[in-house]
Amino acid sequence: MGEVIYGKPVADKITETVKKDVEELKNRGIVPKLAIVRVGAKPDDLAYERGALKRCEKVGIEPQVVELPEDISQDDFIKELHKLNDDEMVHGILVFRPLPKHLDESVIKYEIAPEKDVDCFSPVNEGKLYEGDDSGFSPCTPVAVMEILKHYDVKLKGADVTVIGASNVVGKPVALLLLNEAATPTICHIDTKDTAKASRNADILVAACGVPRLVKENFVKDSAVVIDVGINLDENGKLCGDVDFDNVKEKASKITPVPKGVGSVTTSILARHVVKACKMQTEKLAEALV
Ligand SMILES: Nc1nc(=O)c2c([nH]1)NC[C@@H]1CN(c3ccc(C(=O)N[C@@H](CCC(=O)O)C(=O)O)cc3)C=[N+]21
Repeated sequence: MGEVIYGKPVADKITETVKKDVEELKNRGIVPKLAIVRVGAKPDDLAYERGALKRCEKVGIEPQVVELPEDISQDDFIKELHKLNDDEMVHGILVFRPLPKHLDESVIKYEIAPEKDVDCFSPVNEGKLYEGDDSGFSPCTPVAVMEILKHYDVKLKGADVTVIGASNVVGKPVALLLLNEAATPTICHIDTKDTAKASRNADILVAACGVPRLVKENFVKDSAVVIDVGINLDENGKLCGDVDFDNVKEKASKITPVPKGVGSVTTSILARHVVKACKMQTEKLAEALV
């Protein structure tokens, strides 16, 4: 049986550092604040929100949930975003994605202030990620995957990594981050001819496709490391991943569970990004006053 690798020790370590940073900011009279923008009430958004609110409380970040109606118009959505951009008390903005179909992400993403964009929605931050420029914000979930691999000493240099899923929030950015660490990523998506075959080649398998328990034992090479990014509800309304955990756990050398895996680390990265945004904005303000 493979080792179950939990997110908690990784999240705890990051949380500790972030908490100290928040205390320092508060000593200077600055309270870091995160605005969470949710349209409707999708279960995976709500799971993230619950986790994020708990994490904010642990580290001392002030959260503000902006809940918008499912049928909000694009213009009104953009107005809400601009309000948060202009609010000096707000340092970080997280917009849950994907947005409902009638809201055009390819237009809206230009409207978030890049310096508050803690989850890499803005093309400015996408570009910085592409270039490996760490002055921006990479998306929290892919960074969480990297932190888990680092914490559990998984060798990345030269490793064959298969990523199942090509979304802008997870699949594509995690492949870029892996490439920056000299791994050899392969990205599978809906039109990939044989995802099981590509997956069987992988030393590290990252599942981020949003299909409950898609990854079975025949997707996994002996002793591979399996990272499950999926957050789905199964037919019984229970939280489950993209990996069929019970089916795969014997074959993998290391495997993350859902819940208690990647998700818990994601929220700690989010908190770290809010502090980074807060520091950048307050330093900029201080410079302007000199
Ligand atoms: N722009 C954007 N970026 C995302 O990264 C993103 C998103 N939108 N939309 C929703 C999905 C879902 N997601 C989760 C992250 C953490 C937990 C999390 O903290 N999970 C806890 C359990 C939380 C609970 O159920 O109470 C755990 O796995 O242990 C869950 C879900 C990020 N997503």
